[in-house]
Amino acid sequence: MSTLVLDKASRWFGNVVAVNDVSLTIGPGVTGLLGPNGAGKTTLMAMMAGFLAPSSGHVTLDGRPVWRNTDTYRHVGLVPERELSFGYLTGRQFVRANADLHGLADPGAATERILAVVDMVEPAGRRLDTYSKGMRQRVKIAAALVHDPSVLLLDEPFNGVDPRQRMHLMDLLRRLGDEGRTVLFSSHILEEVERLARHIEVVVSGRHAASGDFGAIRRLMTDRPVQYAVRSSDDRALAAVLIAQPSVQAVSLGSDGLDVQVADLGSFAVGLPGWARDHDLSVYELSPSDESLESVFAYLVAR
Ligand SMILES: Nc1ncnc2c1ncn2[C@@H]1O[C@H](COP(=O)(O)OP(=O)(O)OP(=O)(O)O)[C@@H](O)[C@H]1O
Repeated sequence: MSTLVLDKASRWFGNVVAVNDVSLTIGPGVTGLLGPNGAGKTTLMAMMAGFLAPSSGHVTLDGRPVWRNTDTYRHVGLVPERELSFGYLTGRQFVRANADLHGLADPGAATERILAVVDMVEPAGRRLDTYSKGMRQRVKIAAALVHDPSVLLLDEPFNGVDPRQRMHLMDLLRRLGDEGRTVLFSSHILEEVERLARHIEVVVSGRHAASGDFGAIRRLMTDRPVQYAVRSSDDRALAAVLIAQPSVQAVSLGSDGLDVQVADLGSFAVGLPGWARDHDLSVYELSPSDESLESVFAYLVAR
């Protein structure tokens, strides 16, 4: 069982601050690292894996610094987002090369064992450039696990993977977490993280924005002010009804409907049909007008 701790860790590249004063603890089980593109997820993982020095602060694994500590590589496996560039190797040769690099006592046996774990024994004799995206991900995971590390870090492992293979990969990560490994995967998709992670860490613009189980993160994201576009049988009459609701902060009447600013997304969406019905009005359309993940994250950061 292993625990990774970041203590006020920052990393900058010239003027760009990729990771800004982040403190968090990642323990056994599956944790999701959620954040929009450019949030600093890759940089965080590279620091956790001992591939990048923090510019300030500390990253430790079970109390020992990971940077400049070769022991780290025995305990951590990293599955990078970038594609495999050795398409001419077979899956087996690729995993075996990693087993050899780790200097394992019996690299052949370790290779076969881990190919079975990721369910890639049968296609292991084929070249990597003939694999589907999901198969390439599984081989990358096998390569990262061949030395049996207690920590597995995966950068956007589900990107571009079809839904069936995604389920397969999720099962695999769940199993690895249940075995007591510390599994951290990054994603910019809340639903993906919710389905798999017991615990979620949210990063935005290099900062640690939130932390908790998916219920807590989901609540943070729904209990926030949002803008809705509403079209109804009588927009002016509906505007008068809505402005009387405590959860509605502002209503403006435009040529193609209402723009409604609400204090909390959950109660407005639940209440609207009833309020309209009570006044013999029909709602034709209700759509959030700023539902981008970036706006959700911006709210989390500004809290
Ligand atoms: N080697 C580098 N040199 C300069 N800037 C960098 C470097 N690596 C990362 N950055 C910058 O740091 C910020 C965070 O990048 P990072 O790749 O860690 O984010 P991310 O959350 O993984 O995003 P993505 O999902 O798009 O990869 C970005 O602004 C990026 O441009």
